[in-house]
Amino acid sequence: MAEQTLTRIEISKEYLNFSAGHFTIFSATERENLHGHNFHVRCAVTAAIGPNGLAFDYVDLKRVLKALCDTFDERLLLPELSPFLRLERQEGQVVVLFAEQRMTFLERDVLLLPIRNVTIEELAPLLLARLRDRPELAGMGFHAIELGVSSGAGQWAVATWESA
Ligand SMILES: Nc1nc2c(c(=O)[nH]1)N=C([C@H](O)[C@H](O)COP(=O)(O)OP(=O)(O)OP(=O)(O)O)CN2
Repeated sequence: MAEQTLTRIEISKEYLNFSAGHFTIFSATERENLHGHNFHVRCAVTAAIGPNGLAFDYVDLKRVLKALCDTFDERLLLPELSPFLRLERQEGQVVVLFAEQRMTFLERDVLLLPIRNVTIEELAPLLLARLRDRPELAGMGFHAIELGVSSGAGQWAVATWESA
């Protein structure tokens, strides 16, 4: 098999962001107040450079990353797998029970996520898994993917995947 030259293409665009509400849960009784961030997403893909000097069209990757960001934008993000939170859907509303507190939101304003806490270290692997599930990127022969999520300048969590 001809020797492959690998490259690592990094995508870090200002428009790869989503504005979302959340609160970080620290224990069964301690959490932050509800607030929001402008979260940012960045991605790096390792792939082989083809015979015509192209690894893959990174425009396809940027489109998928933007679409993923858009699904989280302008929502209150709630963790479905938190050991300390109970979520109930009632007549078009989502009821959030934490310790002795009860919060109610309209379903249209919230996004329930299969994670344990709305932290950057939980959001990064979730977004990476959803990126890998996207059919637009199937068959692109990626060797590795790194996906970072930031809740503010200078603080990132990065999730990684490598092909077997
Ligand atoms: N390990 C983690 N710790 C914390 C997370 C997290 O995702 N993972 N998140 C938070 C909260 O989101 C908190 O609201 C972050 O606040 P802060 O760091 O102050 O965000 P800023 O962008 O305002 O940062 P500045 O340094 O103040 O500019 C807490 N912990």
